[in-house]
Amino acid sequence: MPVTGLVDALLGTGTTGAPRGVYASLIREANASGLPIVAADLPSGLDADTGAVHDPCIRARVTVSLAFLKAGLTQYPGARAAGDVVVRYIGIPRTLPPGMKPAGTVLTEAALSELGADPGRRREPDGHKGTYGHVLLAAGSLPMSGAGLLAAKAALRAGCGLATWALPAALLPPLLGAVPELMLAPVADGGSGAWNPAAANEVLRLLEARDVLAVGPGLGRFPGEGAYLRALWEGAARPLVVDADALNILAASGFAAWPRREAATVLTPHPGEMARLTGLTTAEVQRDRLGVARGFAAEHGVTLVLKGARTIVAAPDGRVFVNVTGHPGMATGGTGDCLTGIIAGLLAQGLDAVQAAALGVYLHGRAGERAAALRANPASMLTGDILDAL
Ligand SMILES: NC(=O)C1=CN([C@@H]2O[C@H](COP(=O)(O)OP(=O)(O)OC[C@H]3O[C@@H](n4cnc5c(N)ncnc54)[C@H](OP(=O)(O)O)[C@@H]3O)[C@@H](O)[C@H]2O)[C@@H](O)CC1
Ligand SMILES: Nc1ncnc2c1ncn2[C@@H]1O[C@H](COP(=O)(O)OP(=O)(O)O)[C@@H](O)[C@H]1O
Repeated sequence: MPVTGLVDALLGTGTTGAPRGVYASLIREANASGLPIVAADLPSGLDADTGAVHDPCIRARVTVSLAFLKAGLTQYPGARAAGDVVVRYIGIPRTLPPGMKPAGTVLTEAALSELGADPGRRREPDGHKGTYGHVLLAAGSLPMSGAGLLAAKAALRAGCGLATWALPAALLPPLLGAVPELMLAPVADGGSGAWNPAAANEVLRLLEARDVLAVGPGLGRFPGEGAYLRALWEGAARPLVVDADALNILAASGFAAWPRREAATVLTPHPGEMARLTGLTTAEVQRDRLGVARGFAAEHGVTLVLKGARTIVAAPDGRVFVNVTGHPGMATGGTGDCLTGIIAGLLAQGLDAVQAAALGVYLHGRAGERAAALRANPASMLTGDILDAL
């Protein structure tokens, strides 16, 4: 009878380092056979914790993860080596022994509901715009006003009642009416279209009558940027979302030098920004995304959103969530700015930092999937398509 497929059950979660000897030969032979491979628990050669792929590593068509989803199957490049992943129970108790914590929770609708973040975003029948909070965004600068616009529009699409965008005054004229639902608060910029440290006082004054502050998209770098951000970081008694250039400003003076904030703080770095925050290289961040995110959030008492395919949300208390929604078409300018607005919009509605970050990355990814499906080719997707799909 001809052989039509292979089952890989060579190596499991307990192995360390690259497969050696006869294991390495068998893995190479299996891959070279061209036959579809079903991996039991995880492909041999894959690091179960990080998703790192050793040489050699089984390239599976399907992986049947036993009892629990192994973290390494959710992260690239491991996710690619695993193929389609299913979890099957084989009699192992579904509850972890005391003292053992899951490496991460996949953000399904059920997991979000359990977290208290309603993926249906139901509205109260008697709700009004005041019920759903007011976002203040400090973002944009002359070459990057689009980043601010995308973030502000995303906050509204996330369902906050009102959104105000504080922006350098020179940006105002061309933006008037761009998003009529949005309020614009020009701050003095001496006609430069850039931010300056004194503008922080104006942002803080605006924040008194608003529920959450998001800072960073398209902010640019400018003289006195450290003093500007420090004033917001220390002065904002409301939840704060920090993204893009504001993360680079945090990193510039060493993140350890920034005091802990009392109010909730969500940082949303992509791997390049995470590298700047931690002093690691981008490759080092990517090699152990779960570990790096978990360690940083716990050490600094922030909610950390480490973006990229399979975004991770790490809570200050050690919990880690993995988002599996999204589409490669989202690899286009402005999609991160859009996520910042979504998370801020959810915070304004009263979700806590972890709920807002978890639901935010989930909805952002779902919208990306829908936007991709609507285009003739997902490579043509723009961030505006994601906003329209929210
Ligand atoms: N329309 C507008 O106004 C727009 C304005 N924008 C604004 O531009 C400002 C600068 O922000 P930015 O993110 O473009 O620059 P930057 O921080 O140097 O990061 C780039 C480097 O990071 C890395 N990297 C990123 N992702 C990675 C991944 N998944 N996996 C691995 N690596 C990854 C990667 O590094 P590499 O691999 O090349 O070493 C990449 O080259 C900011 O204010 C933003 O809001 C943009 O939003 C666009 C639309
Ligand atoms: N291949 C992918 N699969 C899923 N999501 C992706 C993919 N590539 C990018 N994204 C998402 O798109 C967003 C990109 O954010 P970022 O790099 O900050 O972009 P920008 O700075 O242009 O706004 C992140 O939320 C990221 O998770």
